Amino acid sequence: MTTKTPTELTGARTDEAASLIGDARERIDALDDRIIGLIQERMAISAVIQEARISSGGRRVNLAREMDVLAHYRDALGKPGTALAMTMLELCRGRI
Ligand SMILES: C=C(O[C@@H]1C=C(C(=O)O)C=C[C@H]1O)C(=O)O
Repeated sequence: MTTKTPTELTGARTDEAASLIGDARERIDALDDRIIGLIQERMAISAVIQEARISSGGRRVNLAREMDVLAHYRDALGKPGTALAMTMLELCRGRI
């Protein structure tokens, strides 16, 4: 097994930059773990809402509410925010 150097791992050309990138990547990995946990929490809450609506005789999907969610993300993050929200909604209620 070959061990990669910090430069190979990060693409940096100096040890200083490689160290900074390594530290910042650890923070990104920790943030990604939290984001994934939050998405899983959102999926669980969304499922409770959908089950309650379906049990009451309604439909799984509520497009008016989804438009509000999409607008929220677009207002905060711009056009890519819409794409992100669409993916998140698909995770929460499946494909429509
Ligand atoms: C969770 C709900 O049900 C569905 C899932 C949504 C979501 O995950 O945000 C939004 C609208 C519905 O299609 C809801 O109506 O609030």
